[in-house]
Amino acid sequence: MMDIPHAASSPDISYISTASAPSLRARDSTVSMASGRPSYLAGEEGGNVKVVVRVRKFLPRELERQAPCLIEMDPNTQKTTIHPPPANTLDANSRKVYEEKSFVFDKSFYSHDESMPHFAHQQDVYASFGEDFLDHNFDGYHTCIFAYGQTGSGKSYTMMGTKDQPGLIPRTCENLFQRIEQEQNGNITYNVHVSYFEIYNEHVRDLLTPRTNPPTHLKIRESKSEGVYVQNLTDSPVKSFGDIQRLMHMGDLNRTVAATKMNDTSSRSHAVFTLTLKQIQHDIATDSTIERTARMRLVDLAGSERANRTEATGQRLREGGNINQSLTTLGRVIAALADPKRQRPSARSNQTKRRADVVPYRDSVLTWLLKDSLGGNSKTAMVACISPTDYEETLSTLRYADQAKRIRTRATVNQDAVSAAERDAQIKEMAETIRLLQLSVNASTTRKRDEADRAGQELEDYQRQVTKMQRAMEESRAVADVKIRALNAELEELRPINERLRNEVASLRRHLALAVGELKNPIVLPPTEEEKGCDVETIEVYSDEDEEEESDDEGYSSQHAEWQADIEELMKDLGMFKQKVADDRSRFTIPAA
Ligand SMILES: Nc1ncnc2c1ncn2[C@@H]1O[C@H](COP(=O)(O)OP(=O)(O)OP(=O)(O)O)[C@@H](O)[C@H]1O
Repeated sequence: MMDIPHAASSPDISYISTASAPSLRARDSTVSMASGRPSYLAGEEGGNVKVVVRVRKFLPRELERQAPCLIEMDPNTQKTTIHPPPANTLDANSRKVYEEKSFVFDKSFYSHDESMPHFAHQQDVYASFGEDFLDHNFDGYHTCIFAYGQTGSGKSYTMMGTKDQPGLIPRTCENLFQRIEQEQNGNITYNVHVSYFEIYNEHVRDLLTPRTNPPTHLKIRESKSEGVYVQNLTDSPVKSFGDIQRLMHMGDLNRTVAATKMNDTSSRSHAVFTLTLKQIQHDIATDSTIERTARMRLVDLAGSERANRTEATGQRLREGGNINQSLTTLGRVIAALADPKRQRPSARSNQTKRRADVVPYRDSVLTWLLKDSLGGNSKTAMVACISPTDYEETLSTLRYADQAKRIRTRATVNQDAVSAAERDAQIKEMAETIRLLQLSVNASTTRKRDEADRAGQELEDYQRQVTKMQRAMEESRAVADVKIRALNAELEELRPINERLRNEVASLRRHLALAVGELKNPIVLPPTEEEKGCDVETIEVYSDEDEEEESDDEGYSSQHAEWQADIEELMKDLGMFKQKVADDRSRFTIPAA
């Protein structure tokens, strides 16, 4: 169990709803939701479960007994090797065989000795694949990351971490809101919901509601539209990382832990933390919305060791049995999914179909709830946590992880395009369903007792419909906000263009006024010498007086040249004005006078 900082802010309302969001099939997923990320075409993206392994530091008790480190990791090949324990540490009478074994994983995180250059910190683990998984969520894919390993191997440390060393869950949540904030002013609206439950002794308990005595166990249900879900599970809307921290803290306090021989704060349950991210993008031009819904499941499994290893008795032993039931079933599910015959696409015979049908999801609550994450519509990663000292348990975890590498899932972009009219119609239809259910619920109170079950069922349906309706209204409001934002943005864009046009019109008016004035009072030019038609003979008589006259003449001719130049300039201007007027006429189609 980890200590998570308490946040001050709190979510205003908590809806009681489902853990699973429905998978919306894409009708048009070519629209890129957020800038900078590629848009994906609709359809399946088959891929193997990503499997990483992480070895932790020595615990104080291991240091005390000077336990040897049996694990070696090669950062270049991602190979993890387990060495047999030194002979002097083995029971001489034991017939067990210890051999060196190597496995290659997508990543081998060496978090054992900090002095080694390939030491992996919490940030390295997140940066290596946590970030990618968040990218997948923004692209509309469901994801699941689950930590597997024996008690005390570092599952909670990897998933939740500590206050100073936060793990994958808090880092994912923080990064999620950082990204949302970066795109806050865009035309996308983001809705985030959080649920947190544990599976303890094959019962589901809501970790976001106060504990009750006797404990309240939630039912698991399956529907065509929503798949497998936990009925009446709290699904809280969150607006900030602080909101999530507060919920994580509350959930962790509610989680079932106990001291076992192998871990002082051993998680005795499987904890499932689920974030649902809904992105709504509104297209002003078509008045339609594109919705993407992605679910992130972050699962911290209970310790996988055999019960006798923890020297458990009574309650702990029963827990151990139930933990093992879930984990044994998980093992069988993984084995069935990893079966190479199941993977061959050509082998889609009846036999293969039957094989697919017999994946024993329903044999445990854990596998039933993780059905989609394990073999369906999800991108999934398994973090196998191992102790540096325990040969048998570590080898068993490595084998488990090695098998999981072969599982293929078929993730789909969960996107839907909804027109404004369709959205209105959906809300109307929901309102009608609610009205009918309300009538039915009211009538059922007067019915006989044996119908109580049906009445209860109807009441639940009614509550679910009301929640759905609330969500739809909330989304409609969000779409309206987006529309307002988009219109405001357009208005801001148009403002400078409008200003420019105003200035242009004003200057055209001035030109027009000048040109009209010019047309009304044309400038009359004095006739030139040639125009006068004079044939004057120039007599060149030179005298002293002439000298004076010459200078007068010179003055006159330079003045004349100046005057001529002015006139020519004016004529040019006039030509320009006339041209302008002609242009204006053709532009504004002023009828010819
Ligand atoms: N990589 C690591 N670096 C430092 N300390 C670690 C690391 N991994 C685990 N630890 C420490 O080891 C102890 C056991 O780890 P943790 O509680 O995460 O194990 P667990 O697998 O979740 O056990 P359980 O199944 O019993 O809940 C804790 O004190 C934890 O802080």
